[in-house]
Amino acid sequence: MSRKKNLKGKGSSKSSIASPNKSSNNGKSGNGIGSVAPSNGVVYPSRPSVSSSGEFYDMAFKVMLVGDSGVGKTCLLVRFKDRAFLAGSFISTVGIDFRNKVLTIDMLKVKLQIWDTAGQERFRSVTHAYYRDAHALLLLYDVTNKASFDNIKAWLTEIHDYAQQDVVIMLLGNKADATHDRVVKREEGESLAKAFGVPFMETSAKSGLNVELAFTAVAKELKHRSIKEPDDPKFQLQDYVNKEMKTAGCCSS
Ligand SMILES: Nc1nc2c(ncn2[C@@H]2O[C@H](COP(=O)(O)OP(=O)(O)OP(=O)(O)O)[C@@H](O)[C@H]2O)c(=O)[nH]1
Ligand SMILES: [Mg+2]
Repeated sequence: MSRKKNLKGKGSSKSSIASPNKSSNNGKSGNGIGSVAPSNGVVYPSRPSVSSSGEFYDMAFKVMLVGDSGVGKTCLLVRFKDRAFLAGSFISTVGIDFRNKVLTIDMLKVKLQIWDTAGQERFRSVTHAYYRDAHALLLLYDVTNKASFDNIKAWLTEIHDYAQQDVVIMLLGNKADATHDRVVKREEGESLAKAFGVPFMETSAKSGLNVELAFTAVAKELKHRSIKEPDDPKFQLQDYVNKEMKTAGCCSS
């Protein structure tokens, strides 16, 4: 079994603007999520690769976090990657940045390269360049900010214009912990998601609510799309999420 070292990319420092085609593998095209991501994301299940942290993985996918400035994209990623919450003053992301995390999904190592984009309008043209390589998009709004919810339709139009047609999209209502400041009901998020045919759940980067689940669900969907055994039933992302989901107020992680 040959083993390849092909992905040395590590999340660049905050406020970096990475090149969409070179940052993931130091410019070398290869089996991973290189210059143009393979449409199904599979590296080669029989030939694991090794990530920058030294972890082997069987397949790799690009996931992008998008949504208005301040909805909690960076905090969601930090919660998922480091199990920590960035409390204190809000430092808006400049450009785009990424972090890698390897998950075990049904006995396979699935590497997610997670791109944290800047929500501010002035960086929109930078992020557009990254959409086409994304296998999945986590689209966030803030349940305490009605404008961020109202802007979801515009974000979906943007995704439609720039992303691959078969990109996996999941809508996340973040800051579900902030019960006193909430202005968007959970049901409103659910019906918007239903109207657009995308899976939905509420999350909290602060408490950790459903954060792991959001990324795991997307990784499972991508893995199922990549490796279809003839007898495998179709993976239903929303059903999986509904089964696993914890609702705000009930649990902390
Ligand atoms: N209560 C609460 N606050 C949160 C949560 N997630 C993020 N925040 C706060 O919201 C603010 C914005 O969070 P960021 O993660 O930086 O927002 P962002 O979407 O990355 O913003 P841009 O980088 O400008 O696009 C910060 O002050 C966070 O502490 C959450 O789940 N609950
Ligand atoms: Mg940010």
